Amino acid sequence: GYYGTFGGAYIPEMLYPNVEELRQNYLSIIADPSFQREFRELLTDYVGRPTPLFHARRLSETYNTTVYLKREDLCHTGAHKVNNTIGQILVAKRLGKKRIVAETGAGQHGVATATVCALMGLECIVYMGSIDMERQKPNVDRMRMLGASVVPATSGSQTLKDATNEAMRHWINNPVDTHYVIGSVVGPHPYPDMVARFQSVISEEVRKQLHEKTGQSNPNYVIACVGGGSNAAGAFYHYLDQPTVQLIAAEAAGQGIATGHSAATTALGKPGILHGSSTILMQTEDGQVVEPYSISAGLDYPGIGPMHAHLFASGRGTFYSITDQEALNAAFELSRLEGIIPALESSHALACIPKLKAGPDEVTVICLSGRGDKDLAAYTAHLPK
Ligand SMILES: Cc1ncc(COP(=O)(O)O)c(/C=N/[C@H](C(=O)O)[C@@H](O)C(C)C)c1O
Repeated sequence: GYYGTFGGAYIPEMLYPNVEELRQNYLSIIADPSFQREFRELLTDYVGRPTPLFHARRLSETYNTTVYLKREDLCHTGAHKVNNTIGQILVAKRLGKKRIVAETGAGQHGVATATVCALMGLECIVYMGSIDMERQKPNVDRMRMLGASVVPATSGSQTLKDATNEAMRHWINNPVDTHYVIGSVVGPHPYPDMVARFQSVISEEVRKQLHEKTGQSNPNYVIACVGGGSNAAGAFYHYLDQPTVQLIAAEAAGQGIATGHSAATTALGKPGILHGSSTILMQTEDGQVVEPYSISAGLDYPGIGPMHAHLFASGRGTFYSITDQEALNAAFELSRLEGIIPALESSHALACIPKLKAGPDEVTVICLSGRGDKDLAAYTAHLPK
């Protein structure tokens, strides 16, 4: 499970049996035709796939280029996260697991986990930083409505990395009947590969839809925001081997990369180990994880998936750092140009359009990872005069 020098499984000995069981079985389970049938049927009839590839005409005119939006915000639960939770929980069921534990920051992954657990009749425990529980309260309410128990992570900075630590601790203490559903392309192998495979339905659809609309399967650019990197992994997956397609990743600069309040991992980070994977992360001189900041809980993560660390190190990907204000401006712009309210996370991808300066005959696909309902408090607090 390597992406260049990144990836691997640097896990505590007590986690080894669980991760090894997953590593030994995930590929054969996913390849099983009956798994694929069940997975694809749920994506179609439950998630509502394929999601539209929408030609954003007014946005395109504004920037004198062609922009398509991949509408993952229209997935059931309001974000791409459910593509992964359906896949992982189907795998967990085949491994005989009865309980699901997860971590969440923006709460979208938590909702997507609670949703599929309700659908499949599994117990669901979601760890969430108490700070994130405040700023993404609508999603906490939804998880509880769906029958999940939401456990506040009170250690450390009480945000996502602490929720991840506490979810891993739960898994270590309940190894046999529990599966830990990681919400992004992070963590020890096989998680980054497994999550990327489930999210790859995004670019599988984009290739077909773009061909139907334009005669070309390849755009000039694909843009996606990167917290851990799962919606980006999905949007990039079937273009990784197409060198003419430029892969653009939007990270959260927060208040600015020089302010000490940022989550721009590739700009501020260095290689190290985070949550069981060799990757790039924001760390102090003695290797302690630096507290990140972003207005968006989904990008407020001190690391990045090993796949993206490799895309950065190899130059295959281009990384932009987008500030809170740039993301807010992009959210207002999309809402007023196209009548679509994007999640704060997705707004970081939208904010790359003015920086990219794509040409009039060029085509850009932007992965709109989620809808903005959960962010209305932040949006209304910053409404343009
Ligand atoms: C609407 C939306 N868009 C993008 C992201 C960033 O996650 P990735 O796609 O895995 O980089 C997120 C991340 N949400 C996670 C969550 O809901 O728990 C996040 O906070 C963590 C799993 C990283 C999101 O909610």
